[in-house]
Amino acid sequence: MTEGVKHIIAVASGKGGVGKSTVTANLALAMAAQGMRVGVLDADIYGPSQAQMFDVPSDQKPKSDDGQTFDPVTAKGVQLMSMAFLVDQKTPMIWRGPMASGAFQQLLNQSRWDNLDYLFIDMPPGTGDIQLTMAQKVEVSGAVIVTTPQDIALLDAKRGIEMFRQVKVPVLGVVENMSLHTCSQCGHSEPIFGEGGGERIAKEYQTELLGQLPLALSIREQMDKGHPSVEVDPEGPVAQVFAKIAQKIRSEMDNKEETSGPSISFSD
Ligand SMILES: Nc1ncnc2c1ncn2[C@@H]1O[C@H](COP(=O)(O)OP(=O)(O)OP(=O)(O)O)[C@@H](O)[C@H]1O
Repeated sequence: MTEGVKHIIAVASGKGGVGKSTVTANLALAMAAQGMRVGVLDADIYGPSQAQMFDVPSDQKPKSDDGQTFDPVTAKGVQLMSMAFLVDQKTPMIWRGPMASGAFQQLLNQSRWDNLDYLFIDMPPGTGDIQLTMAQKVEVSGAVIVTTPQDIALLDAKRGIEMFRQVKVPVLGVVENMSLHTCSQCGHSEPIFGEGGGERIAKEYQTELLGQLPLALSIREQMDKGHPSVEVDPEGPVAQVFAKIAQKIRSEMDNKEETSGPSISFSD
């Protein structure tokens, strides 16, 4: 097990741009608001965005006293490590598989996580070799799959679920993002990307629809400014969805702890 961390939760999506990083940041803050000690590891090598979402100044980097380990950056009460801390933001990241998983392991294991209940990993989008290796390298307690409701995203989300099953990581459920759009002018709501997709996929794979989030201008605007919705409006409808998802994950992990009992493990 990664030192200093109780539960590792991977947040993944089969397809890019569905809001995986947005969900990770808000979920982490919702979990922290429930009194949990929370960390975020931004492993999205193609577009690490957590530092921006947590409003970390670009010159702030994790400190290392011994040249071997790093102290994560603390922002909004959350311990944060990111691939972006290792490389220049403007450098295009062309990673080969072994390089990416090496850097990922280094970030995970050489970080001095301070007594975390939950560490959320913002995974790179997709289900290729890099994602598979990452999922295998870490003792992930559960995975959350983020999808939008349209067919193409759902197809990719299915691949995501199958990937985690292949490496024996329990899929905790699906978060359907950008479900319904409510016009900020007239208040009319419509399902731009279709309806019922998250529900269908959850049923098909005997997992849970953890929550549905609207497609809302405010979510995008708040995020771009480095202030996720859960921080800006902690009692609002979006924050409530995240609070429920956090609750569900916690009770799932509590159950797991109760049923697993004492175990003996051997390692070399
Ligand atoms: N529910 C939402 N309503 C409106 N905008 C959203 C919503 N969710 C995410 N966005 C916006 O969509 C864009 C993509 O979101 P985000 O970066 O979280 O996606 P991602 O799946 O992590 O993408 P990537 O593939 O780059 O990792 C961002 O500008 C974000 O603010």
